[in-house]
Amino acid sequence: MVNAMLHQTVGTLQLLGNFGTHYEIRNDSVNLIPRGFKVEVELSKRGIYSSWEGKLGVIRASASQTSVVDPVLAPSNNVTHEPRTKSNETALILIRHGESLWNEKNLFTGCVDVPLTKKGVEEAIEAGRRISNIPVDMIFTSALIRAQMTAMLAMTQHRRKKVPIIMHNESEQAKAWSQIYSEETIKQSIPVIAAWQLNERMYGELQGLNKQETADRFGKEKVHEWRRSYDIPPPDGESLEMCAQRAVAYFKDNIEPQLQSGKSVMIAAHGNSLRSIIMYLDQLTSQEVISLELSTGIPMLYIFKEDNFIRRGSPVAPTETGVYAYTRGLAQYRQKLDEMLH
Ligand SMILES: O=C(O)[C@@H](CO)OP(=O)(O)O
Repeated sequence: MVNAMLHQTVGTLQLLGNFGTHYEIRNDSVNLIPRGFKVEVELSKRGIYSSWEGKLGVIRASASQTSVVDPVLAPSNNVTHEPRTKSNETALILIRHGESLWNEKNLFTGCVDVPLTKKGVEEAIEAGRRISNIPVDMIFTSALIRAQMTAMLAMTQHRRKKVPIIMHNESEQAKAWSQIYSEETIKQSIPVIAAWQLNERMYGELQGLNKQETADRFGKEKVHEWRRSYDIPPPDGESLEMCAQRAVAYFKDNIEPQLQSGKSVMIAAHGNSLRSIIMYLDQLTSQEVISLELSTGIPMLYIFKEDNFIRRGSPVAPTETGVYAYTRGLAQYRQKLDEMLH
């Protein structure tokens, strides 16, 4: 069964992800995309495509240019008041999860799936206030509950009031059973993709151990080396370098294309998976990343423009204005939100 509408106009193929099975075109092949997103492909030659095969089929077309358009923001859409940033820049927000129950107990956590404390919940809500005027079209989280709680709690504060919805693409049945049957409802949703590649670095045999007791037992220097060196893994665990390999690869393959296609993205993840992504964004050396520390629940803002990441916020300042230097596009988005909501 083909669950997509296919329109042909001169030189353009348009696929509208419809009611649950959705497609993305990259290098001429069709992959899953979050529901509700429209994909347009400019064909390099008129009529070059020949077939549409059902399920996750392949369009045999030579695409000269592709773009993914949020239907709410598409020019053809009747919704004229939707705020948006200038089309040539998108926002990237990184949030380390709020305090977890094991942060509070000072235990090595890694990939153990521990929820937030009450303080962590409050930090996530506060983080949400700080980004409440910044566009979010898509959310990526790790597979761990502390990052997912943080993303969801933060979004309760967003002024645009779209509903974050976790995508369940793990099986055909999960996909089928989580379909939404209203285009309008889809437009008012934000897809949330949970990816294990964004998980905290796996801490091996240190997971569950108390950080202070481990330092007393193995020595402060050894434990510091395990925690903050770039390429020395803790016993049976991942070094930051190993964590970076999977987290940065995921970022490049799955998140950067979304930014390039005009979507603003929020990532809720962990101290070390985010340190490795920041190492890539800020082009830090393996020496420089060692001294990079991230606080829980502080959102960091980047602008993606002309294939560059420009850091717009310091992780330490306590207020929204202290944290972010707004671009003109962000200021306009904020103003439009004001107009829309008052
Ligand atoms: O325990 C962990 O998983 C991490 C993050 O809390 O600890 P560290 O500060 O050593 O990176």
